[in-house]
Amino acid sequence: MTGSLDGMNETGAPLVEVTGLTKRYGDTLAVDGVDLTVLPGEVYGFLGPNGAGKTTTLRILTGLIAPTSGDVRVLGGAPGQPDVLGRTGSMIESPAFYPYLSGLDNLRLLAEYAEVPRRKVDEVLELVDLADRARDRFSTYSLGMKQRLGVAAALLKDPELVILDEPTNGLDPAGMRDMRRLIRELGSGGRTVLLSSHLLGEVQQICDRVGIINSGRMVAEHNVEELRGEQELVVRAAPREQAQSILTNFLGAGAVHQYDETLRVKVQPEKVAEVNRILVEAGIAVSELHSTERALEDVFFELTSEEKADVG
Ligand SMILES: Nc1ncnc2c1ncn2[C@@H]1O[C@H](COP(=O)(O)OP(=O)(O)OP(=O)(O)O)[C@@H](O)[C@H]1O
Repeated sequence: MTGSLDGMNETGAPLVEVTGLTKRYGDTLAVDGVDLTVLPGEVYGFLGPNGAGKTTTLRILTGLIAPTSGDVRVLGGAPGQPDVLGRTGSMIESPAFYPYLSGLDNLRLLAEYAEVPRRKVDEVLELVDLADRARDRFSTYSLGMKQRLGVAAALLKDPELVILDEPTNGLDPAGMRDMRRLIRELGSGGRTVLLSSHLLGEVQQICDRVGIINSGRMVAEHNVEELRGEQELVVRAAPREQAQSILTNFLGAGAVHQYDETLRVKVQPEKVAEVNRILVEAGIAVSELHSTERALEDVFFELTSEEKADVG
């Protein structure tokens, strides 16, 4: 049933290509030289704290505001061009609907305006799991339902590219879970989704790639797995100082540091058994040894503090 909703790009060309994007509001440099590429079929997370420049960038991509400078291509054209708008669905900030009309009637109005066949309305309501409540007034919807109706509206034109600004913002945990599930579903159907978020765990859960923006500047663009970086080994051993010097000799000074009562060791996975062996052979008591992935959050703060250091 969702087959006709799959917005596939047959050429494999990036759907969004942004180079050197800058937006200035008076003295405020909201977006400062951002480069961004969104590939067909991916769920791309645009991650950054409040005020980082996410909404401004997404507003530019949807043609709502003009950039100060930079090159922006969306679906091969300029943002805001009628053809590009017709192939893009977006939800930027809170979606506006008539409160006294049902979700169904709100969407029917939009469908009429966009010259979309009525059957699409039922299709998208089904997709966002609102079919059961479609005849209730919009004003009776929970925030999560309102947001999902916003996504339904964005999907009406069967767009190739879906742009969602902070789609889970303000939702309760259940609402967040439903919205994330919906976005994953959209992504797995081959549709391309660009969303913004200030939640690291969220992009980790639903995105294929992530671009991190801070103070208007892109600090990294990677796939989520890469961003998590290498694994660290947690080693609890006694005597700790002796263990530390043995491992430092073995792996180099930069690879071993002390953290609380444990040692944190950067090591290739294939050397983990060897780490254990040389400690035990030296008579060290090893009571704990396991690997840990760096949280995306740690990576984020590392990257953004590097960025601050560069600027300062
Ligand atoms: N219309 C405007 N006029 C003046 N300054 C603005 C305007 N819109 C945004 N800004 C400023 O530009 C910067 C980036 O804002 P933007 O809304 O893009 O950030 P954001 O990452 O989306 O954050 P949030 O999640 O809080 O919306 C902020 O300093 C903001 O105050």
